Amino acid sequence: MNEELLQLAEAMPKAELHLHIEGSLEPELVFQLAERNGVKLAYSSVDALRAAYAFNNLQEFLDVYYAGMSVLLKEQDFYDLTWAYLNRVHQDHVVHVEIFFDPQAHLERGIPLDVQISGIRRALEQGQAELGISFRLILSFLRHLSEDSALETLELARPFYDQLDGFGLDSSEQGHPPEKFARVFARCKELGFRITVHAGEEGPPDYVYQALDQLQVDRIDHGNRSMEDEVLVQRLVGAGLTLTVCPLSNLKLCVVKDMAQHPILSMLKKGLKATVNSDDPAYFGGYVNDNYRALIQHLPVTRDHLYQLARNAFEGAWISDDEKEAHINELNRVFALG
Ligand SMILES: Nc1ncnc2[nH]cnc12
Ligand SMILES: [Zn+2]
Repeated sequence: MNEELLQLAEAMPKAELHLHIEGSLEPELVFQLAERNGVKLAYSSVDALRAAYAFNNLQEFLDVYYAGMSVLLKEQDFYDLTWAYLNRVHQDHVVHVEIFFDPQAHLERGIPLDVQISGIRRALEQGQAELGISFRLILSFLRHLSEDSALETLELARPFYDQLDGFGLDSSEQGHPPEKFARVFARCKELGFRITVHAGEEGPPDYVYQALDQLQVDRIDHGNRSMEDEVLVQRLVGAGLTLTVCPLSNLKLCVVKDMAQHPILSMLKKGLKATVNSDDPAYFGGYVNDNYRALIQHLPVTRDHLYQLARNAFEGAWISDDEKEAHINELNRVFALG
């Protein structure tokens, strides 16, 4: 394996644009929070829990993911979760994060929105002050629930609009197309928010078309199956739309058979603005640098690919042009040295 490339991937400044904060809940923290909150777990040890992280598809993962959240009850729990993630990615030279949270999964368990947002944001603000990691917070709707539930959640979030930067759509994709949420996202747009939705992870290219045509998305999360439709690829290229690709997630959820078949380099070759992200790092075997490492190990990644992937993330981030330029200058500096 190419040690030089690995070192460069590790050292380069990075933005992470596709991260579910609940998916960064490591088994050790599950047990710690379960004990603190008196929650009974179905697993006898950290190892037993980790052993359950074997999935054949998205739904098998989601069942474990929603069960894992049962330990998140208090503001401090959401803070601890987010703070652990930020400290972890600080080691990976991540300098900007745009993270999702799934409020409906917590509201269903009786956890108020202000508890969730306040804990997550307290850690994000501390991360900005102490670790120099800037952030955006994205409220993600659960697509297996109804559009009315999403609309209610959007209304419930009204007092917190100034603490949110955008809206997303995640959970079980097949059978829950973007068009199901057309009214919700039209409202989000009216309110002036940016939008990014999971599309083409397991769902067909048509779901990506719907995200573009019916939701007017600003980014696509995953987007892998766009590669099946050349017209769609050209449209995404023409629009310069960022794809937040998640290699280890794709492997663990059997979206790709093995890493050597991952489409990310073909995406770059076609001019798609692909980026590298961890999705749910506690469940999929690694954080951002682990994703880069897996790509370098199994695909003919070059220095130019690394640069393009890192640059795409800064360009696709929901930050000002001046901020993008500052990050890209720093990226250039690291590449000139390395
Ligand atoms: N990879 C993923 N796809 C859809 N919903 C998710 N929620 C958390 N991770 C997800
Ligand atoms: Zn995701």
